[in-house]
Order: sequence, then structure tokens, then C-alpha cells
Amino acid sequence: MSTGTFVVSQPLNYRGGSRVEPADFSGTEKAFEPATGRVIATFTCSGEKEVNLAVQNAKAAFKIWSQKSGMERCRILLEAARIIRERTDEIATMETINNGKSIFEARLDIDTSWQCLEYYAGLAGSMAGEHIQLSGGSFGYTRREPLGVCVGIGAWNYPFQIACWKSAPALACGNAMIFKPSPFTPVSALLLAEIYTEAGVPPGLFNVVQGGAATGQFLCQHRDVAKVSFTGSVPTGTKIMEMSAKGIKPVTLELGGKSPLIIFSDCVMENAVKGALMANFLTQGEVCCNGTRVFVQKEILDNFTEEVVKQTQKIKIGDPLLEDTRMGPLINRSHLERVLGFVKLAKEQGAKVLCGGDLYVPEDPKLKDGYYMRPCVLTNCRDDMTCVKEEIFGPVMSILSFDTEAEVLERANDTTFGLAAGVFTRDIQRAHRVVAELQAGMCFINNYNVSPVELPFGGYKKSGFGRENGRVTIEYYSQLKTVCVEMGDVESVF
Ligand SMILES: NC(=O)c1ccc[n+]([C@@H]2O[C@H](COP(=O)([O-])OP(=O)(O)OC[C@H]3O[C@@H](n4cnc5c(N)ncnc54)[C@H](O)[C@@H]3O)[C@@H](O)[C@H]2O)c1
Ligand SMILES: O=CCc1c[nH]cn1
Repeated sequence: MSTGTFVVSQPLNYRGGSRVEPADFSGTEKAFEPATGRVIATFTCSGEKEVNLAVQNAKAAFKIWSQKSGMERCRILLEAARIIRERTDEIATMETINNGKSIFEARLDIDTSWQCLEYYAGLAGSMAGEHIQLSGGSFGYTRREPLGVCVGIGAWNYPFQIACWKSAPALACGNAMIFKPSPFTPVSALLLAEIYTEAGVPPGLFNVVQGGAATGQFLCQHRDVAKVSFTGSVPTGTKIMEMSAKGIKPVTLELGGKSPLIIFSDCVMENAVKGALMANFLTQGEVCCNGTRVFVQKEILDNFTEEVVKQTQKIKIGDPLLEDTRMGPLINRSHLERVLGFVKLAKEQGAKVLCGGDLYVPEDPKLKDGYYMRPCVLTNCRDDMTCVKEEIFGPVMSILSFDTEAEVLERANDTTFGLAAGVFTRDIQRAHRVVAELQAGMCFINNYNVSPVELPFGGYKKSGFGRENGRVTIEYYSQLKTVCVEMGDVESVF
């Protein structure tokens, strides 16, 4: 498959084990290929009737799936992981076409996707409760039980990976899931649905409905939905929480961030520079946990900045399906304009653009209508500037200087977000002391934006709550039943 050729020809909803056209609709959406600006799909958004049908199918599948042993679920999830791994190139290509990220990165996303299924397959067989001895031979025990029909709502930056990070723990715990991708990236979740079916899940266990806010609301408000796991912005997360509160539904909220990356003067400079690029320019900077506030200790500010700019200017921008491309187009025209608007405002507020921050037009004529920009490094930044306070969600790094550890900690924590943070230093005591003080759910020492599935991921403060990945996520997709067993006679107080 090459850039500029793909069009969607099949239905984009998945229900009861196959692709279907929705039973009703609440508007239409277009999905684009960001590399060329071409429309690759025009699809109808699911209405209330389609959402009801998806829930009915999921409920029927839940009855079968929740009765299976952990080992039975494990085998099916392992088979799904195997198929994803075998089809990595095909899925990554689809992701690149619809999202714009480089094929090199998309393959890494697919790796962390099948690894996630493998990880929760492994846990499925070992899920168990406790046995607690009570007096007189009586005892109690706990059972870890699934919740029922769970809803996953995804953002557009990691479409396939987000669907896996939500569905793998949900299914491992015995739940069914209805997943709604972002309308910007409707395509790859269907591949996951087909793979689960091929691997042997009951029809209806994993369904896909398409649409935007209206479809999302039908899902969140449905009385038979037991849980909502959401990845997206803080304003939408607030609405999801409000809707879920009305139904007393548990929610997982994976929201935005404005994370600090702290570079001390005793760092290994080469690693710190690489870390800063990893923290800012993966997926065109459209990454929730990006360390976009780069605090650099004064002594090394000039050297560090010079090297970061040099490396940033070397990033190869262009056709995301080419093997040597490392930065593709942003998700769509309006987002590109929004990101460029942040750069313009930064300049007006006194920041200095050291590189990039402008449109990029690749030489290949078929890419001329794509949404490309050059990655940007800003200096002369102050903590009160918009580029330092707000999530830009694009390839824009803001460099700030600092003197002392106490000062940088206070400034790093001075934000309503709390998703991630990073520190580069050779001083191991300082590294641990600093991360202990950072108000962030995901902290990196001497690296940034690596995401092993074994580690829990999620935010503090307005970046959300609940976790994805890691053993703890089992708790967010299950509920605990306590059984109290009397071995003697009832001693009534009456
Ligand atoms: N913490 C994380 O793990 C994580 C990961 C990826 C992205 N994000 C965040 O996501 C944001 C970018 O993604 P986005 O632009 O797709 O976010 P968004 O909030 O606009 O949309 C996210 C999803 O919510 C749906 N939605 C919108 N309004 C809704 C409503 N009223 N009810 C139900 N669903 C609704 C959208 O259709 C989409 O599927 C950034 O802020 C980024 O930081 C967070
Ligand atoms: O965008 C934020 C990090 C992430 C990647 N996949 C899911 N969340």
C-alpha cells in the first residue's frame, strides 16, 4: 500500500461478530489521510438504536465469556496477540495512513498493542480472591468478578493501541466491550474486532460503534453499560465523568497533560538531548504525556539548547509510509492551524523560535495538501506564557532555565495537569528525591516516553484517574464480592 491510494470500502461498525452498517445514524463524518489531505472514508455516526443493538450483543456475549475460566480466556487472548503480531505491518500501515505517524513509530505502537494482550492473557489465568479465616471455623472469601458491558472511548493519536490498552484488561477480566474510536481515526479498531473474532471470542464480545460526541453520550448514558474508560481531553473527560456520575458508573479518565522534563547539569548530555526529543516529537508531538516544559539547569542551558536544535533540524519529515521518515503530518488542517497559532502567540509573548514552527511542504506533489509542519524549539520562555501553560499537542518544545532543585520542583508542579514528568541526572539520590516530589502519575528517570505494558500508566490532578497497563488495571475492570460463611449456629441479638 502506498500513500494516496487507500479508501475504505467496508462498513466501519462491528457488531455481533461482523462488520455492519449502523441501524440508525446521528450525522455523518469524513476521515482523512493526513499525509495527502484526501478523504478515505465517509461514514454515518451511530444513533441510539445502533448503540442499543451493540449493548444487547455485548450483553449476550458477556453471559458466555464471563462463565469461561481464566485459562480459557487466556488462550483466546494469546491467539489474538499472535495474530496482531503476525499482521503488524498491515495494521501499522493502516494506522499510518489514517493518523499520519511514521510507519516506523506505528510498528512500535502495534508491538505495545500485542504485548498488552499477551500481558493480560497471562494475568487472566491467575486472577483470584482471598480466603480469610474467622472465629469458630467460619470463614470468608472474596471473588474477583467482571463488571459487565464496558465502554471504551478513544482519542485519535494512538487509535489501535488505545483500543488494545482498554479491551485487553477488560476482556481478561471477563467483560464485554463496546469501543468508540475518534471520528478522525475510525479504521484500525475494526481490524482489532476482526482479530478478536478470528481468535475465538464469542460474537458481540468486542463491538465498534462510530461517531462523535452524540454517539459517545448514548454509550455513557446507557443503563446497561457498567463502566466507561475514556482517553481524551480534560473538557470531554469532565462531561464523561458527569454522565457516569448520574448512573454511578466507575470511570477511568486518561486525559491531557503539560508535563515537565527536568535536565540537571550533571546529566549525560547525549541522553538528555535524546530524551528531550523523545519527550516532544513522537507522533508529531501529539502525545498526552509529552514533556513539553523542558527545564534546563543554567550551567548547561546553551550547550543543551544548541544540541537539541541541531538534532531537531535533522528529523526527517515527509511521507509517513517511507521507511526513513521520522515525522509525518499532523492529524488535520484545523489542528495544524491551532498548533501554528500557539507558535505565533508564543512569539508575540516574547518567546524566541530557534527552529521550525512553520508549515512544511514536501517536494512530492502528492503530499502538497498534507498537514505538515517543522518541529519547533522555543527559548526565552517564561512560566506564564500560553505555550508553557497549555497543552499544544503538536511538535513544540518550550525550553526554560532554572537554578536550584527546590525552585524547579515548585515550577514543575505549578500546573493543574499531572500526567507525566521526567528527570535527567547522574545523581541517583537526587533523581529519586525529585520524582518523589513531582505531582505526576508517570515519572521517568533518565529516559522519556517509553511505555512497557507491565507499568501502570495514568494521571494525577486534572490529567485523570484510574490506570491503564500493569497489574493494577485488573482492579479497574473488575469488582470484588465478599462471601461470609457461617460454620456454626446463628447467634441472634433478638
Ligand atoms: N492520558 C492519556 O492516556 C491520553 C492518551 C491520548 C490522548 N490523550 C488526550 O486526548 C486529547 C486529544 O484527543 P482528542 O482530541 O480525540 O480528545 P477529545 O476529548 O476531543 O475526544 C476524545 C474522544 O471523546 C469523544 N467525545 C467527544 N465529546 C464527547 C462527549 N460529550 N461524550 C462522549 N464522548 C465524547 C470523541 O469523539 C473521541 O472519541 C489530548 O488532550 C490528549 O492529551 C490522553
Ligand atoms: O498519548 C498518550 C500516551 C498513550 C499512548 N497510548 C495510549 N496513551
